[in-house]
Amino acid sequence: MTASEPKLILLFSGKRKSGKDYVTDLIQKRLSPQLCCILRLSAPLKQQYAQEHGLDYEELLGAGQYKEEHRAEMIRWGERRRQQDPGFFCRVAVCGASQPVWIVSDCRRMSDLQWFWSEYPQQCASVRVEASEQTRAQRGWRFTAGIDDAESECGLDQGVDFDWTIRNDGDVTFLNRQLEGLLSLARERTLVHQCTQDSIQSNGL
Ligand SMILES: Nc1ncnc2c1ncn2[C@@H]1O[C@H](COP(=O)(O)OP(=O)(O)OP(=O)(O)O)[C@@H](O)[C@H]1O
Ligand SMILES: C[C@@](O)(CCOP(=O)(O)O)CC(=O)O
Repeated sequence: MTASEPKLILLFSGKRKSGKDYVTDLIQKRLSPQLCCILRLSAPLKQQYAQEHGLDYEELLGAGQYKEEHRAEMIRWGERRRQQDPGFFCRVAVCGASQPVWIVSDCRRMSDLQWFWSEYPQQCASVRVEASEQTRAQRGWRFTAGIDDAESECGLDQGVDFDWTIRNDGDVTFLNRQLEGLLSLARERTLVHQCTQDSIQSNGL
């Protein structure tokens, strides 16, 4: 069980180098880390994988080449774990999350969305981050068979009616404008939480 029930869960997905981490970091900065945490389904996966294979966990979390060199094997390793228990990484990722807004930055498979929809039917909104292949290539993406044509990258290409779609091709003004709706939704949902925190502070409790 988690420490407290979230008010809003933003389920992010998108192709490699579309900018999921960039966009979710931006939202967290706007909302503050007190109100909003970022949960990565791949974090417990990378942690266990790094431990078992003597790799650098921090490097696997980053956006560099090191992670890409290990991606194909990590995918296979994670898929074996998911076959036994599709919700495994979701359950570990939410453990201890206490903020009212959760951002899940890296949903990849229908089973990821289904787990959250079934555990938190009232709180979820799905968000797709999109960038052109040209933009993604400028950020270091190269098509790799076995990765870019497999479930890890294509599992949510069809069959999801996303609540929000964010284009992230590098225009900051446009990106900020697109985030306004999401930020308003998050602020609305956390209004009660904020008022309670303010009143706790002003009453010196
Ligand atoms: N709007 C943007 N402006 C400037 N740089 C950006 C923007 N979006 C993404 N980037 C940069 O592009 C690179 C890839 O972005 P990011 O790591 O967020 O993508 P991702 O979708 O999380 O990729 P992966 O699936 O490989 O983790 C990073 O170096 C990031 O800083
Ligand atoms: C192994 C894997 O978790 C890597 C994800 O890394 P990232 O979210 O692209 O930083 C992808 C997957 O689970 O299919």
